[in-house]
This record gives sequence, C-alpha cells and structure tokens, in this order.
Amino acid sequence: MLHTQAPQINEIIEKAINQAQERNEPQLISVVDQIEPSDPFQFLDAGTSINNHCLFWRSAEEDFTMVAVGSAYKMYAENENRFKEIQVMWDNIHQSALTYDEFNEKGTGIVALGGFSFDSKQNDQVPWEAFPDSQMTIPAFLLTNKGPESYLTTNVLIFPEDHKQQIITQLSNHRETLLRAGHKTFELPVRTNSEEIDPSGWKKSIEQATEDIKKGLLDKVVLARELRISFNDPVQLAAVIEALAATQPNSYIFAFESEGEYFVGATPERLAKLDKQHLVSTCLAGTIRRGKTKEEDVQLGEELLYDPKNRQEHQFVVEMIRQAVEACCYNVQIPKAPVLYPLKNLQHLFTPVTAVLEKGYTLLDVIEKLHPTPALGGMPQKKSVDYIRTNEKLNRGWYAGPVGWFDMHNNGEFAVAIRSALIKSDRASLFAGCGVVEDSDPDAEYEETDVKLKPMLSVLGGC
Ligand SMILES: C=C(O[C@@H]1C=C(C(=O)O)C=C[C@H]1O)C(=O)O
Ligand SMILES: [Mg+2]
Repeated sequence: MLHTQAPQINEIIEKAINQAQERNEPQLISVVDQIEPSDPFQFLDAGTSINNHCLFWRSAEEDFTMVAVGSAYKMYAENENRFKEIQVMWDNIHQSALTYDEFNEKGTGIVALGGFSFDSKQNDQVPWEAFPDSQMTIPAFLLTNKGPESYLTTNVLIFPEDHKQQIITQLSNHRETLLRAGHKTFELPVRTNSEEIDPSGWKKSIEQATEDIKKGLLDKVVLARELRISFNDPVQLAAVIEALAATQPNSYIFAFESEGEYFVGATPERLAKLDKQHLVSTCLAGTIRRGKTKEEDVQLGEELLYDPKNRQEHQFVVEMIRQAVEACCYNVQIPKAPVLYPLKNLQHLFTPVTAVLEKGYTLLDVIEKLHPTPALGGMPQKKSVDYIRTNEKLNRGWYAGPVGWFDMHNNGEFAVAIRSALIKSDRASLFAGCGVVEDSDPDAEYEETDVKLKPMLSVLGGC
C-alpha cells in the first residue's frame, strides 16, 4: 500500500532521536508516501476517530484536496503582528526539519493549515472562546489528493526522551486506521430550532451605515448578521463536508477545528494564491440571486453587471487590491471590467488579479497587506474595521478572516472565510454579511444575506 523509497521509518526515527539528544531540542521529521487513491471524506471521518484536531481544505478551481489529522506542531499569535510572528515560527521549524520526500508535490511534506480571525483588536470572545486569534497547524497526518494521485505525509515532533518503538507502534496504528478503506454513509443533521438574531436591529444598522456614508464618515462598510440553529444530535463533520463539496462546486470547502469546535464553510472568495512566485488574487463583490429559468438567470446577470450600486461595491475592492498587490509584485494584470461568477444560489461580480511576487516577500506578507479587503471590511480599510468593531452586533471571530495553507515549496492559498458556520456539537452559528454603500437598501441587503446563508443552511438541516 505504501510506495515509499525513503529509508525505513524506524531508521528515520532513530536518527531524529539522536539529533534531538545531541541538540537537546525537539526535532521535526516529515515523510511523504504516495498511497492508493484515498477518499477524503472517509479519511476525515477516520481522522475524527483518532484525533479531534481535523482540518479540511478543497480548492474552488482545481482537483486539489487536503485532509489533516492531529498536529505535530501548532503556531499561535495574537496581536497586530500575528502574520509576521507566524512567519518567523514557520521559518524556524521547517528549516530545521528532517524531510524524506522524493515527490515534492505542492501541499505535501511540511504544510501549515489554519486561519486568522477577522480583527485582532476585537476582544469579545463569545461565541469564539475556543478559537485563538490565529492558529496554523503542521498536522501529524496529511492526505493530499491532487487529481487522481494521493499522498500521505507523516510529521512527528521527536523529543530527546522519546522511545523509538513506542512512536513506531503509534504511527503504524494510526496510519492503519486512516487508510483502512471505509465505505461509511454519513448522516446530515436534523435541525430542531433556528433563531435569527435581531433582524430589525440589523436593518436599522444598515440604514445608519448608509447615513454615515452620506455624511462622509466612510465610503463602504460590510455588515454581517448571525443565525443560530440547533440539531437533534451532534453534527457529524464528514457528512457536512461531503455535502458541501457535492453542492458548492465553485467554492473552497474548509473546516478547522479548535477545542472540539469546528469552523466550516464553502466560500467562493480567494484572498491570494501563490504558486512559486506567481500570485493570483480575486476581487469578488456585488451580488444578485440566480434565476429560476435560464432566461431569468441571464437577465439577472446582465442587471448585476450594469448596476451602479453593485459596480461601486465591486470597484472599491479592485482599487484596494491593486494598490496592495502593486506594493509587493510586478507584472500586475487586472481586467478593466468584472465578469459574472455563478454559484448555486447567487452570482457575484468577479475580477481576477494576477502578478509576480517580488523576491523577499512571502504569501503571509501578501495576506497581511490585503486583509481585510473592502469585500469584507470596507473603505477606507482602518475606518471600516473600527466601524465594524463598534457597530456590528456580533463577534466575527474567524468569520471573514483569512483561512488556508502554505507549504515549504513556496505554494499556498488563502480564502476569505465567508458562507460559514461555527459548529459546537449540536448547535451552530451561521454568518452572512453584505457590502453597504450609500445607495444600499436595508430590505434588499437583508434578502442578499438570506441567500448567502443558504449554502450552509442547506447542509445543516435544509432550507
Ligand atoms: C460578506 C459576505 O460576502 C461578501 C459581500 C458581497 C456583497 O455584498 O455583494 C459579495 C461577496 C463577498 O465579498 C458574506 O457572504 O458574508
Ligand atoms: Mg452586496
């Protein structure tokens, strides 16, 4: 089943224990094997049986999926310098690792997966007590599915006092559990209750924002609302992820665990992707629903493309992303006008951005410059984030924050965690927001957020 050419795992562990003893510090090892094609949802389900800490990522545009189980090493940071601090931790840990990898495929070997909250200055915790301000995990086991190929990475942090045989036994037990081909059918949760948090107060806050924009306090602000639901039983993670992957094909599917809670979503919005030095970012803002017939769908799309209010929402995003990307890239290419980006329940205005990253910058540098774009924060950036912190009725936590991954081959991708839910056993909070500009209408924005809740609601009890 395992096709590794690397030295036998016991030799590697022995070498790592010796090294850890000589240096008197822990030693990270990483071994990559090509394995039989492996179903990511079965792997995820098996993962939750051996370790709560399971993470999931599926790309919106490529056949590329990662499922992480357990952690060899976790990186945390909690202030405004969080991106730089995580970068320093990452550089230290991966540069001193012992790696056995003859494939060098993206998203294999030492990979960090995780996310950042929307606003590191937001101090209120509820309902995000379990989620640190930022957390990137180097998993113990990582399944990487790239097209028809599957790879399994095993990462272990070896301590000077570790016993070789104990580690070998534990690794082989866990690998066997993860790779035992399962054919389980998963069950989606049944919803028992649903509570919208203060819809009329939310509409008033939209109206207030339009007035504040007219007064010149700011140009655009994104305001979100929350829906709380509960179920008859604890939610089965693999069921929700499998159903999201089946129903939201043009979206990134993600799940991140912390202290037994899961932050899950199907977001269409890339923040930045790095493939060696090639950078891609996305401007996505401006929304209309899908039509019930093909004709109505085309007509709604045309309406969106030429609607001044939606074009204004979108243009703020294009201008800010251009500025941020130009500060660290060359060869920046941005089409003059947006096109439509269709999803199952709605369509957006979309402008792709491509560029080449200057040497010396990392993906995290780009994320730091971009986050939050006016698609999630507003314009100007700092004023809108302050406005959200003061006026929004919910704590965003990781909602609308950057979530994603990077590896040691200069690849990585972050999306913006919208169309998402925080799942706590048999309860969940869903979040949806919308860009408010001076011509926004509270009822229309409310309808827009209603449609944005559908992707998650449809797999969490139906809608
Ligand atoms: C804030 C959200 O979505 C954002 C707001 C959009 C809009 O107002 O048109 C469109 C896409 C996203 O950038 C969300 O879904 O919660
Ligand atoms: Mg909008």
